[in-house]
Amino acid sequence: MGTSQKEGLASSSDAAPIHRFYSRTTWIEGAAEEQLDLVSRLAGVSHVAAFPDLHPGKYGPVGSAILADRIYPQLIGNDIGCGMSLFALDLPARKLRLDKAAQKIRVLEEPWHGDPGACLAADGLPTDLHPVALGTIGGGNHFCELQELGSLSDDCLLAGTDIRKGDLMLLVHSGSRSLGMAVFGTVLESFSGLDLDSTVGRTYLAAHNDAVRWASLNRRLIAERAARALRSDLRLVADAPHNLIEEHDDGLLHRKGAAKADIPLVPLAGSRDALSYLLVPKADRPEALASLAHGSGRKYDRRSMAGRAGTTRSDRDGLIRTSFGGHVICEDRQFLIEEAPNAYKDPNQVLDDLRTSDLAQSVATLKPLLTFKKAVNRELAAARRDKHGRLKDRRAKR
Ligand SMILES: Nc1nc2c(ncn2[C@@H]2O[C@H](COP(=O)(O)O)[C@@H](O)[C@H]2O)c(=O)[nH]1
Ligand SMILES: [Mn+2]
Repeated sequence: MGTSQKEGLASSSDAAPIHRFYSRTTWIEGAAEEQLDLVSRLAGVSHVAAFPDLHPGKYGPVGSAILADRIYPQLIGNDIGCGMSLFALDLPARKLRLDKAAQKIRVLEEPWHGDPGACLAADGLPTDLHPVALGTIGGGNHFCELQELGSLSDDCLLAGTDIRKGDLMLLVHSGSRSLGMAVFGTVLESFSGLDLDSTVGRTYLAAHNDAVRWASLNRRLIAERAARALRSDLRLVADAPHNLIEEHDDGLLHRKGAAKADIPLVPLAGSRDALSYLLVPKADRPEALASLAHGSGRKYDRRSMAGRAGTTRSDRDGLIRTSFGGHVICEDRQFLIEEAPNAYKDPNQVLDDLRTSDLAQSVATLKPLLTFKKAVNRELAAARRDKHGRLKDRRAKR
């Protein structure tokens, strides 16, 4: 947090209570704790909940839920509406040929050629709302992952659902792309928050709400594209956004990297080389602000990953395979390294903390089989190919 954000903070004694849902042994950076403290002293903040995936963010702690009587756009940031949507595929695992599926899912590298106006209208959004990026994943750690559902020791936990052990699933992590960025751009300097009753506050919240719905539609379109490529039908199991503001009776609930948990099922993402989990949230924990951890959380920031993964050729080659025998499709080497599994904390520790805090029960494991990350930047790839070709020619002439 910058100095402009620290202006007007309440003293520590007037700070809002912070509920931490993690143990002493959980990996939490000091910088994230400092951000939590600062957020708890922002004007109008009445309660903060922090989850075990907590880590420092650009403007505030990721892995937290904050109740306030003002709108703090910085706590949400650019990627308004980012979330995880889980879909069950109508495709028997025994029919899956992973190598073929890995080729087919590359359809996500292409722009989407559907009818954006019709899809936007069907979801109650303006037909011209940022059609250009619809159906595409984007960069960072956004992904579309084919997973196999595994049961935990107690099979009957799945009894109330229509998913079963062995089902193939798609977990899509994406947000509102450049739409969210544009919405955030209109209030970039509003560090002291926006009054809900002001024109700027209302205008931001309306645009934010559209971006949240756009992001959810985008995840569905991505999943539909992948399912069609795999020649399967699909059905939605859970749609859990984790970057958003909601108006509640007791205030404005800001979730930054905290999953909306007042829904029946919530995915907890691991990494491309770790299990993810499907959680049933407990309803009777008001201190958790109807929220849960959304993933493992970063252990190392992107910049510090350069020396931690992909340092040798064999290490780099290994980044596109997983210990589950899975494939990773990501043509961008930098992303492969920045998003290497060791950039993340251990999802089992996150799960343990959620269980110990009695916030959620895990009903299934989700084993990664095929992870599609950012598509190749075609111009960059062409430039690289040209350079490579020129180098080869030069060597041949020597
Ligand atoms: N199953 C996978 N999970 C992944 C992958 N890359 C990251 N992750 C997890 O997702 C969350 C997303 O965090 P966010 O703050 O950017 O929304 C992260 O904490 C990881 O646990 C992946 O390839 N597969
Ligand atoms: Mn996200």
